Amino acid sequence: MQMPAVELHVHLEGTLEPEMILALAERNRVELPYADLDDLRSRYSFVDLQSFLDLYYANMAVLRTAEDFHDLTTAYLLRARDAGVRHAEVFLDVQAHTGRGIPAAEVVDGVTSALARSGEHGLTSGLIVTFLRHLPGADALATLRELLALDAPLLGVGLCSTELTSHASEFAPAFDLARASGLHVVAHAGEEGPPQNVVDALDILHVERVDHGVRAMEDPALVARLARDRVPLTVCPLSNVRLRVVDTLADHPLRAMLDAGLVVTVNSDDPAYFGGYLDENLRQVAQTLDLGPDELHTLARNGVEAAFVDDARRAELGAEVTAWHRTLVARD
Ligand SMILES: Nc1ncnc2[nH]cnc12
Ligand SMILES: [Zn+2]
Repeated sequence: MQMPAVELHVHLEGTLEPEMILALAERNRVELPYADLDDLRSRYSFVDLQSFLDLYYANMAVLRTAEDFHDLTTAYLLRARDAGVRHAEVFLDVQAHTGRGIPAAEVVDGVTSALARSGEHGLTSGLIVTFLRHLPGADALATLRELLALDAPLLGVGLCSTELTSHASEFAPAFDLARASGLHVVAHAGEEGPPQNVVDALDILHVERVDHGVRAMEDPALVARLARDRVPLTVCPLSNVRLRVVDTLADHPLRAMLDAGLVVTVNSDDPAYFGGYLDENLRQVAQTLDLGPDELHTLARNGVEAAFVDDARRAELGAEVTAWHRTLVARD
């Protein structure tokens, strides 16, 4: 029986499947530098985060209209539902689109009109706008001001892209405004960057969850702090393998993180690029790291605990997880 899951770390643009890239290129008459689908697929081999980001940003050229963003979002919701996802908090790199001349309102309208219909697909959802860390902090602040002026229905803000070229303090004004505006705050940290980036995300940006955070394991004092404060970490196992954060899935620290008492969740990150949606991430980690019903139960409960939902929805999600775990244990 499929685990009822919460997905807290998925970039909508990372759900842009190769077939959809070609279809949108045709619809929008965008010239692509690929001969065909096989040629495009042959580029999906990465040596690090930046080599992935280069392709990921380039492929966004096919996303031009609100309809494109709507279709992308709906396709994700349907795929997520098939993967067992009951609640999804999706990331959107608004600046990657406004930087290409697409108005923020066009992008956000397309995504939010699709998310508003999540219930028809059997799940709940929320939108987290992720600031791009390779751009100046002032751009993040301006983007947030524009989204607030548009009254965009946001759940929160995040921070992504390369961790290596800027300091968290650059983004403090945007994060301060986000928190003052009642938005939730998260940030990618400790993926390619050192444990200190996780500390900075906590101390400077005051994040409620850390995206990835796997390199926190290099710092025992930080692990103890994250466990004590029950700061959720949205871990993305297949992403970590494809971007060479770990050598193989067998080397992934997920089990060690659980054993250390960290509030770990499993997520897909950019599933169209990394070989699988949430169900595939769960299947492969369970098999490779030999996770049993108790560990899977903990992962499912952690997702419910870490979600930005109200008490009623948290109780519903929790009840689904409890019922699923009972069936799982009864079957064993
Ligand atoms: N894994 C990742 N790390 C940082 N930024 C990203 N943007 C999309 N995927 C990302
Ligand atoms: Zn990510």
